[in-house]
Amino acid sequence: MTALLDARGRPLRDLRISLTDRCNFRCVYCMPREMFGPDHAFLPTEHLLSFDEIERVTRAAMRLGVRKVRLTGGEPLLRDGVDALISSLKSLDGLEVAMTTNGALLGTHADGLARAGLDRVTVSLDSTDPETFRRMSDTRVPVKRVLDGIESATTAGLGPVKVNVVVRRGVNDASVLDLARTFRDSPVTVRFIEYMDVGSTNRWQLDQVIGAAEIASTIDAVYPLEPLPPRYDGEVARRYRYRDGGGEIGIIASVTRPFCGDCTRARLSADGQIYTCLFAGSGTDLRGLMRSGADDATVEDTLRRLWSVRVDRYSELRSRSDGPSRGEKVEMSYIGG
Ligand SMILES: Nc1nc2c(ncn2[C@@H]2O[C@H](COP(=O)(O)OP(=O)(O)OP(=O)(O)O)[C@@H](O)[C@H]2O)c(=O)[nH]1
Ligand SMILES: C[S@@+](CC[C@H](N)C(=O)[O-])C[C@H]1O[C@@H](n2cnc3c(N)ncnc32)[C@H](O)[C@@H]1O
Ligand code: SF4
Ligand code: SF4
Repeated sequence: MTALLDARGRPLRDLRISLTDRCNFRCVYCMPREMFGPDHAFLPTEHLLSFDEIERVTRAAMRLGVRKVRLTGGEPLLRDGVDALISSLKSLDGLEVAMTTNGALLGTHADGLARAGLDRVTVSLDSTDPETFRRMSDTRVPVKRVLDGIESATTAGLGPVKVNVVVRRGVNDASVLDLARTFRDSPVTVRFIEYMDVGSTNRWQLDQVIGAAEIASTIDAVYPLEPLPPRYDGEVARRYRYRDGGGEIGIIASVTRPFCGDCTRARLSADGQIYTCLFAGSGTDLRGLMRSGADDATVEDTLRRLWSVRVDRYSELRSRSDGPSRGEKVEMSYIGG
C-alpha cells in the first residue's frame, strides 16, 4: 500500500478522538466559565459518536496509515464506558491507544484503564500550588487529587506518564520551576506548552505567551539541561535531559517554533466531525455520513479525499501579516487538544 500523503507531503499517522465536549474543570484558557456556564448548550447524548461509530472511523483511518489514537475531550473520563471503547480499539492490530486527561478521576479509573489495555496516559496539570492550580483550572477539585491520580496511573502501569503544563505569563510563571522540581528524579516527564490561541473564547494575547527559549533557560539556570534528539518523526515536544541524570522534560513550542511541517494529526470531534487542523473553522461530517447508511469503503474514501487535499499550517502562518484571519475557530474542548 502506498502511503497516503496530504498536499504538503505529510502522512496521516495520528487520530485524536474527543469523547465528550463536557468537562469537570473550567480552565481559563480552554473553557472560561463566562462562556461555558450553566446556560451553555453541550452536545446531547444522541449527537455523540457511538463507540461503534468511533471504531469504524478508526479502522478506516488505520487503513490510511493511522497507528496511534489519543482519547481526549473535554474530559474523556466523563464518558461512560470508556474502558469498553479502549478494549475494542486495542483489538485492532498494532494500534497504540493513549489518553489525555485532567487527572481528577484517574484515582478511581487507573486500574480499569490499564486492564482495558490503555497504553499510556498524559495528565494536564498547570501548577502544584493549590491557589495557582485553582486559578488556572477554575475547579474545586484539589490539586492533591490530580497528583494522586498521576501516582495511581504510574502504579497501574500507564506510564511513562507525561504531565502537560500550559504556561501563561503572569499566572503560573513560577510553576515552571516548581513542576520541574516536583517531577525530577521520577519516571514522570513534564512537558511545558506555550499558551495557544485556540478557539474563539480565551481572549489570547501574544504577550501572555512564555516562549520555549525562556522556559528552557529558566530551568537550565537551576538544573542544567542538554537537548535530546526526537524519539520519532513529527514529535511535537522538543526533548531535554538534566545533565545530572535527573530525567527529562519536553517543551511544546507551537507558537514560537511551529511544527506544522511534519504534522500527521487528524482530529475527530465528539459529534463526529473530522478536522485536519487544530485551528480549523469547520470539519467534515462523518457522523451524518455513517448515519445515512454509508459503508466502510465510503468512510475511508471520504477520509482519503480530505487528507489528500490538506494544506493546513495555521501555526506557521499565525505571525505573518498575510497569515490566516482570526475568524471563528473550533473550541479545543470540542475537538480535543
Ligand atoms: N498547534 C498544535 N499544537 C498541538 C498539536 N498537537 C499537540 N499540540 C499541543 O501539544 C500538547 C501536547 O500534545 P500531546 O498529545 O500530549 O502530545 P504528543 O506529543 O502528541 O503525545 P505523545 O504521544 O506522548 O508524544 C497538546 O495539548 C496541544 O496543546 C498540533 O497538531 N498543533
Ligand atoms: C483540551 S484538553 C482535553 C483533555 C483533558 N481535559 C485535559 O485537560 O487533559 C487537552 C490539552 O489541551 C491543552 N490546552 C487547552 N487549551 C490550551 C491552550 N489555549 N494552549 C495550549 N494548550 C491548551 C490542555 O492543557 C490539555 O493538556
Ligand atoms: S484543558 Fe481539559 S480540563 Fe481544562 S477545561 Fe479544557 S478540557 Fe477541561
Ligand atoms: S497548527 Fe494545524 S497544521 Fe500546524 S501543527 Fe497544529 S494542527 Fe498541525
